[in-house]
Amino acid sequence: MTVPLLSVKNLSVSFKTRSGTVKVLDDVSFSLGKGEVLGIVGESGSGKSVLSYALMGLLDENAEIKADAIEFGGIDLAGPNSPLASIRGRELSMIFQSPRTALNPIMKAGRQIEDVLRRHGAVTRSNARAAAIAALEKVRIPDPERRYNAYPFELSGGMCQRVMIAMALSCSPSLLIADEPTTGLDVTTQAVVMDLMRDLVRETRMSSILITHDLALAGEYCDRIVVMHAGHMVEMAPANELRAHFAHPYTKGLFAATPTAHTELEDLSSIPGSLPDLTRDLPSCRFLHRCDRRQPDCETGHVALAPLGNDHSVRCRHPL
Ligand SMILES: Nc1ncnc2c1ncn2[C@@H]1O[C@H](COP(=O)(O)OP(=O)(O)OP(=O)(O)O)[C@@H](O)[C@H]1O
Repeated sequence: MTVPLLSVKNLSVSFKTRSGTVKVLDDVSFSLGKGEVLGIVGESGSGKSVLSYALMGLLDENAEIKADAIEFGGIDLAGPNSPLASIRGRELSMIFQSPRTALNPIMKAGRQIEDVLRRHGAVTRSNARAAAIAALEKVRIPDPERRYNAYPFELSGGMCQRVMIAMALSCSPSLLIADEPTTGLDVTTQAVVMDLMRDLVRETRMSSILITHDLALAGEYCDRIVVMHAGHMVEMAPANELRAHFAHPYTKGLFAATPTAHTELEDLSSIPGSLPDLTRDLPSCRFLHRCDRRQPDCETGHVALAPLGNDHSVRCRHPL
């Protein structure tokens, strides 16, 4: 990889709650190249959304964030003088789950795009409407002039997500984070939305992070995949390499639980056990109690993410 657009080193996030400190992310480090699409995959509760909110600076006030570095385009986002608030939405943009709830229900779709463009000084009052219509056209919304005047309740779920994409891309960001962008959409619309995002990302050479629980979706649309379990990165590899040579027992379990065009229902298996309680003292390997390859030495010392070769790394003392 040439100079990365984003470089995250030793990021950890915990939340202070009444029932104790929830240690959600620990020792998260990765880089993202220009034009690269990185998938972050893991089951519900593994910390994917917290990671994206941490990068966007959108975590709740009870969050405590520590990082050796979060560098974006050569700018330090982790330090006390972070310019994150001023570049969010312009250089760094995000698409959230459930587009219908993310949009303002009482504002016309086109006006919501105009608002984003004007907030970031990308247009003047007189050309804002034309720019918003052009943004709707870019995300292939038919009859964009008419759709400009539609309220979210008048649009289908897929159409609302396209409006969200139009808003996110309207200021030509360098990095797009898409958090489960197709949740709640039917499979056909899911494919249309994903293909649209892929085309736009390629056209603009924008970097993107796709957050999903769906390993097959990540395999299809991402260059590289990070597998997360209970706030740890347990494996990271190029998508093809991961599919052919997964090394962490959790990744193996995720593949076995992921349907493909050729799997029968009885071929699918679930991963035993559940995520550990993140308020307790945690072992260095947070997968320990669910793992059928566990050995006595897995319980001692620090298990770090270690290189396996081919841009592939794994956090496991006894990889496959
Ligand atoms: N504000 C908060 N206070 C306390 N705990 C939180 C807070 N926000 C998130 N968490 C906890 O962080 C953990 C990770 O949550 P997160 O939403 O990142 O998971 P996820 O992998 O994105 O799951 P999903 O796919 O369901 O969205 C969960 O245990 C969650 O309860």
